Amino acid sequence: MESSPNHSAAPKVRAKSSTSDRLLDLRSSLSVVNAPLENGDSKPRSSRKMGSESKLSPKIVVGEAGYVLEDVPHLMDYIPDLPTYPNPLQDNPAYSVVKQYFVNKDDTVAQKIVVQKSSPRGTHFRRAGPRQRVYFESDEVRACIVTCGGLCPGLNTVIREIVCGLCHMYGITKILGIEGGYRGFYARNTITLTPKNVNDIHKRGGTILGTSRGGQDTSKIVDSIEDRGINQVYIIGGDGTQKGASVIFEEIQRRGLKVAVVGIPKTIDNDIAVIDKSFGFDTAVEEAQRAINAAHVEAQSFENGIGVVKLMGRYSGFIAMYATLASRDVDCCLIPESPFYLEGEGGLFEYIEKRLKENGHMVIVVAEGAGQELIAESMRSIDHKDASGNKLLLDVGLWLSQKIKDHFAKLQKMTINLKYIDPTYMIRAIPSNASDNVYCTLLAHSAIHGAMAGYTGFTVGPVNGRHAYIPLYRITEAQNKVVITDRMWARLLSSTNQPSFLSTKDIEDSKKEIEPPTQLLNGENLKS
Ligand SMILES: Nc1ncnc2c1ncn2[C@@H]1O[C@H](COP(=O)(O)OP(=O)(O)OP(=O)(O)O)[C@@H](O)[C@H]1O
Ligand SMILES: O=P(O)(O)OC[C@H]1O[C@](O)(CO)[C@@H](O)[C@@H]1O
Ligand SMILES: [Mg+2]
Repeated sequence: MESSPNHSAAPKVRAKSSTSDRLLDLRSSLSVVNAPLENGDSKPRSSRKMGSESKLSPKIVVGEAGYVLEDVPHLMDYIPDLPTYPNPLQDNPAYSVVKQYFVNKDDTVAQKIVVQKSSPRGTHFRRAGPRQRVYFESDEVRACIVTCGGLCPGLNTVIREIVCGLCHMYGITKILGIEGGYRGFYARNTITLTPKNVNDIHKRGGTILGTSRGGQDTSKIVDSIEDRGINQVYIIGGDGTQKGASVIFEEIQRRGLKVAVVGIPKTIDNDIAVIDKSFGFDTAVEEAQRAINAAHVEAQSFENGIGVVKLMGRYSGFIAMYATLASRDVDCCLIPESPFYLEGEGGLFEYIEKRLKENGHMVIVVAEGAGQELIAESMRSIDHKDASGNKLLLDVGLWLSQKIKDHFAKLQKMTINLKYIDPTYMIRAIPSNASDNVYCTLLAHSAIHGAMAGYTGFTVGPVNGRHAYIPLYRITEAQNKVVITDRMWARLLSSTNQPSFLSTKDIEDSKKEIEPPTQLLNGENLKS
């Protein structure tokens, strides 16, 4: 791929005024309010939860019967009188067959869909999709794409689909790839992206742009955006990346630039709040089956065989839980959300002995973030962090395997054969499967339509099956976690027959923990 020069002479549009005077285009029965207060606290939600990192106020619109729209920012919020243009899609032969192609500007997606007769209508997000009028002319757009954080199957598909979507739907051809994550904005050259040179990349794992963790200089990033004349920034990454996107958006807004900032949430762990599922997760669950199958074959072939498989999931055990449920060969699944213990009645060792006596072999799946307190107790651990400030984990798979071996060696009544498989990076590095590929296409298209419609400082994703534009703070303020008092975890316990490792008091306590603090946070997917 060619390298393009670092500077271009694209025009910059600056705000004439920075007042937030854009009237929301919703029904007149709706009213715009400041962020609702939580538990009597007088501070707006985003500024309190995100600490000093974000000064953005939520854009809340309230309607009848408890209807709340958590809206996303728009360029017109700080650049009044921007011209609009007819959406070029209306002349696109491929899309002309669609009966009602443009979404109604008032369409919103409900966060909570299980309701009772007297329930308030609750929180909604703006529906994603193409609008009749757009805020950019195709010739004017200079887009860029950056990938940050860890790898995830589907990164290349999202890149491909943004490039092809911009070009084929909107006739946009000036698209740059930023290399090596956030710092690449100012520390590296750019890559010119065209439908031709991204054509096959979805068949490859990783990201053709490269990625990184660790600190970046927001001012320098925005300088680079200005200098290169970029006016649409597509940022693909996890919670850390979306926090970075939020700060970049604020700086762009402060400078009054006509630049749309769009986050596309990525995490193989599926721990992003609000959205139904993150891309790459399906692929990871599917690929994990190969490791579990191998562990099962090994375990089955030896007397008292034990297969231990470690899967990714730093703070949440979704991959482990779904891979276990899908496999049916797993006898025990350990995740960060469900503390476990080794010794004594109801402990893991007792269960392993029982299972080996009953079945002659067993398979254990352990999420990498599980049992970290236990390991820290038994080893003198130091609190190490990576360049982005994420806690570096101790290897639970190795630790657990050794503990099991030591236990049975000490017991002397049973000889075990334990095989430990760590497929974590092999899973993360593969290309996305068919279903994730389609999902990545929808994410990319939603992102493009949102930017073209002038929305900014937002992220995209399906909420109850409908793609929506979600304020960045909703993605960064809480992580999605497996709720161990939920039916899905009960299904898992029932399928493996493993002990819950919980006392009645633990169960009561965890039920209290997930009680949503306010109506506003009462989302089906928010499990913080
Ligand atoms: N609070 C923050 N404010 C601004 N930038 C941040 C913040 N947290 C992380 N970042 C930046 O975002 C980028 C990616 O962050 P991080 O390494 O945490 O990965 P991530 O996006 O959370 O993805 P993963 O799912 O792999 O953890 C890094 O360049 C990091 O500096
Ligand atoms: O080795 P790295 O790049 O720090 O990434 C490991 C982490 O990244 C993740 O895959 C999230 O992207 C976690 O599951 C894992 O703990
Ligand atoms: Mg993260």
